[in-house]
Amino acid sequence: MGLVLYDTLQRAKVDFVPATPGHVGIYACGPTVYADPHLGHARGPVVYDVLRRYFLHRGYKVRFISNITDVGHLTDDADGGEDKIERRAKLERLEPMEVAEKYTWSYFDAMAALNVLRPSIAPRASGHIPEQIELAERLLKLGFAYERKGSVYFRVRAFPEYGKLSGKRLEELRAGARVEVREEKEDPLDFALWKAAEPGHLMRWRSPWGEGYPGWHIECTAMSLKYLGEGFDIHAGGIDLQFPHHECEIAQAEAAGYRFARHWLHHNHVLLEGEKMAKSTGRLVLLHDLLRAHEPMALRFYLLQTHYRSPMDFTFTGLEAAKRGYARLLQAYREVREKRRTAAPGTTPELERALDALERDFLAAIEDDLGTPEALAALFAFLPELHKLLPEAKGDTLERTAQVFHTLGEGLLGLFPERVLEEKVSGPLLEGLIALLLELREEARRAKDYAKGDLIRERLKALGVVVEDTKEGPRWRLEAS
Ligand SMILES: Nc1ncnc2c1ncn2[C@@H]1O[C@H](COP(=O)(O)OP(=O)(O)OP(=O)(O)O)[C@@H](O)[C@H]1O
Ligand SMILES: [Zn+2]
Repeated sequence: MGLVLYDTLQRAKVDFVPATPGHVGIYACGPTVYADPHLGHARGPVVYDVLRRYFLHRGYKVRFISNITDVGHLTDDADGGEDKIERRAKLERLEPMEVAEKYTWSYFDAMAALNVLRPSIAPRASGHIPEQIELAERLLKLGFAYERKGSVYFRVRAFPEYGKLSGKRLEELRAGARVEVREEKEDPLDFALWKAAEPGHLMRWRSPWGEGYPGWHIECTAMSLKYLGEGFDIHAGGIDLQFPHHECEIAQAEAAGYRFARHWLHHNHVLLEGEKMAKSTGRLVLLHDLLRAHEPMALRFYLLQTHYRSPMDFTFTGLEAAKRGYARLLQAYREVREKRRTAAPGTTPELERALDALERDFLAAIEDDLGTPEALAALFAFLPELHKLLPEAKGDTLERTAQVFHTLGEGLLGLFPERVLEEKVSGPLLEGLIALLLELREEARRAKDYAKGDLIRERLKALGVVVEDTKEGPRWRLEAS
């Protein structure tokens, strides 16, 4: 069986067939970098990372593009309000590009902690102004756009297929559209490809229409076509982007005469108390706070426990349960790795059969529209069998078991990076252990067992921990090496 994906454009699950055999091109809309990322921002990247890992597992060459929006995204998500980056720059008294840089790295760091593979390219909108101008010029020449006072708008009426992705009808949209004061547009549905910069607007570039900045939608059309070419395989993003962002992307590309994305994937939202987690509303849990307090892989596991097309309500209770689930899997994997060192060579047929079933069920789940909850369920279903057979299991089968854990758990789900497999003793634990030894030493001295007290001090010294007795009690420091 091959991969089946739910394509928003076709409103059905479809067989995935790449445009070029052996290659896959994916474009996933990235964040607007004006604040630290929240948990919602991790969902798309983690899900599409599994998609990418699946293709890698199947031997495809994957080009994965995820943009950084550092210009053009206005506060009302349409053509009004302030630029989100610029508003933040004024608040923080920074250059707009300082804001973008700061939060781009905040985002990248969080993604690295979550074991998300780095995009092949993470193009910035501000680095692709000429490409966006060129596309706007082409649309003007073809009659799909018009200029008004230095701004360029897309003429939605000229593109009858507008609405085909989101299933919205033009007439309904028009009836509900807000007509702005000083409206420059021919039609309230028209959207900006380029905006004239008002006096005082910081982010501005020269264009054939005067100084200005690009609209939000045009960056993704320009950059996806530049790096993935016409008719690329998959375009992905959150469901909030279906309309207007992705609808506009399609209109811009196809009106300009380019074949655009062949498949559209949309992930549902992470919610907080029933509503979308979002920067603009402040209803959020920051990723960095979660990553500091919890094992990042447990957080990744938590995100993968819900199917990407279902909403996911974040709760701390849910996260705690996910931590326990993840710990069970990790512990089983560690035990297998430990046991295989000492096991006698040979195979254990019963365990081999359980592994066959696991691999089959796991891959079937992933291939059915990225069924990560079912894939995790297949791993859990394997555990009782594993625990039963582990004590007597033979080396060759254990070697395969470790390999299967690695391939499915890390290769495909990205849940077991080397870091979590090493049982290293780190800072807080070490300090706790030294404190415990010093307490035992004090106890020995109080019981006048000076020999034991000295022994503890000598042994610590041999390890490079110097203990000094002061009036306030014993203190320790590391010997300078
Ligand atoms: N709560 C969420 N759950 C899942 N995905 C989300 C969530 N919020 C944003 N995203 C996705 O993250 C990406 C970046 O979105 P963006 O930077 O516009 O974030 P945002 O928090 O929605 O911002 P704002 O609240 O200002 O609209 C998009 O693909 C968007 O769909
Ligand atoms: Zn986009």
